[in-house]
Amino acid sequence: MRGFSVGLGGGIGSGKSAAADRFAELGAAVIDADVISHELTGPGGAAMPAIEQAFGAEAMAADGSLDRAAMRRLVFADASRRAQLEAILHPMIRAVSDARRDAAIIAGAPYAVMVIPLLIESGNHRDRFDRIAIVDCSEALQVKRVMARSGLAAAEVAAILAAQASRQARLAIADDVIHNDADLETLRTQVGVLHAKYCALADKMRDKMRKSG
Ligand SMILES: CC(C)(COP(=O)(O)OP(=O)(O)OC[C@H]1O[C@@H](n2cnc3c(N)ncnc32)[C@H](O)[C@@H]1O)[C@@H](O)C(=O)NCCC(=O)NCCS
Ligand SMILES: Nc1ncnc2c1ncn2[C@@H]1O[C@H](COP(=O)(O)OP(=O)(O)OP(=O)(O)O)[C@@H](O)[C@H]1O
Repeated sequence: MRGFSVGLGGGIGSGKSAAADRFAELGAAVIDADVISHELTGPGGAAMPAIEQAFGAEAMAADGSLDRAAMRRLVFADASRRAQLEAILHPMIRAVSDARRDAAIIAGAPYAVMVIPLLIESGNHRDRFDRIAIVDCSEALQVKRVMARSGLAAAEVAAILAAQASRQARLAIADDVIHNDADLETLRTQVGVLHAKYCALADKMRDKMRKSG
């Protein structure tokens, strides 16, 4: 079971969650890799035994969840430690995302939007998605939004940006671009236009599947 799937990418703070919220309001099934990542690393999360084994007690908060601030400092300063964390988490995130997408389509969702912060970095995106949408804004705005949202220092946000694909690389793989340099209403309007387009494409795909038996 697969169903029409949209990969929704964009750099940190670009507005993926804001766009995803609007897709969800309009009726799309939204599956967010960051949300799944947080579930896997919460208290008793399925990834925690492997993370504790690889990173030791310093990676653990008192309640058994991931010490996110400590891990952030570690992995955005050291690419090999980041690769080690990603090697544990990414296959698990991928398995849970795909299972949720399938469940949503079986339950009757018109199509699925998979929010993937590291869409390019994780590779084989063309095989996984029927359509790739990228939320785009200037890096200056990304930094400003993340600092306002999370209280991170500019240098911390810069370290995360440096670990991500460039704006140009993301735009180069986009079928659709959601421009998020203006206000939230402008973002929501663009999502509305895309929703209509994706519903039509998903209908076409279902027709084709029915005809081919
Ligand atoms: C390092 C961690 C603990 C920091 O936690 P924190 O609560 O500060 O951030 P959170 O998980 O909410 O992620 C916020 C944003 O940071 C960026 N980011 C996170 N991990 C990475 C990464 N490995 N490489 C580049 N950017 C990343 C993304 O834009 C993401 O949307 C956490 O990001 C993590 O576990 N990362 C590894 C898993 C991963 O790759 N997640 C992102 C894709 S699902
Ligand atoms: N057009 C906009 N105008 C004003 N604020 C915005 C706009 N778009 C997003 N924001 C705000 O900027 C912050 C980052 O947006 P959002 O969380 O949607 O980004 P994201 O791409 O999901 O980030 P991350 O990669 O960190 O998960 C949020 O606080 C959000 O409310």
